[in-house]
Amino acid sequence: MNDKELIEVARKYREFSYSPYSNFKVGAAVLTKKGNVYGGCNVENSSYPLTNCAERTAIFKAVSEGEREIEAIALIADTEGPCSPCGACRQVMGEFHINRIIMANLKGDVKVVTLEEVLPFAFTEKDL
Ligand SMILES: O=c1ccn([C@H]2C[C@H](O)[C@@H](CO)O2)c(=O)[nH]1
Ligand SMILES: [Zn+2]
Repeated sequence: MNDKELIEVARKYREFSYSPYSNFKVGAAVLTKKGNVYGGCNVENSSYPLTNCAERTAIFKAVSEGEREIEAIALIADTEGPCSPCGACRQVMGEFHINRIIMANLKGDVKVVTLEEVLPFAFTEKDL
């Protein structure tokens, strides 16, 4: 699956967004090294900090299906520029060594970055 197709999966999952508090819908999709794809959306809660971002939903879906090796993650939202992942999601991406992050918006802007670029000096298992 190429980047454009992965973005389209993320776009589809964005529609499942449960975001009655922020009204900010986000979709994500991960591509595993086995070639499987898992989509996710943000899931909010009346206790706001319990909210799970779209990226972590997609990553946790993959991992809970036995996947460990993730090739890439795409995320999409209705943002001015390509949607950037939050710090918590960057840390979780680091845990599973996801190096290719495909940021997109509804208008079709796309920016591909590495984890190293968005999370320099990461705290990892090597620090323990
Ligand atoms: O990269 C991001 C940024 C924000 N959100 C969600 C969290 C919350 O539900 C809403 C507003 O922050 O968007 C994501 O899912 N991913
Ligand atoms: Zn996040």
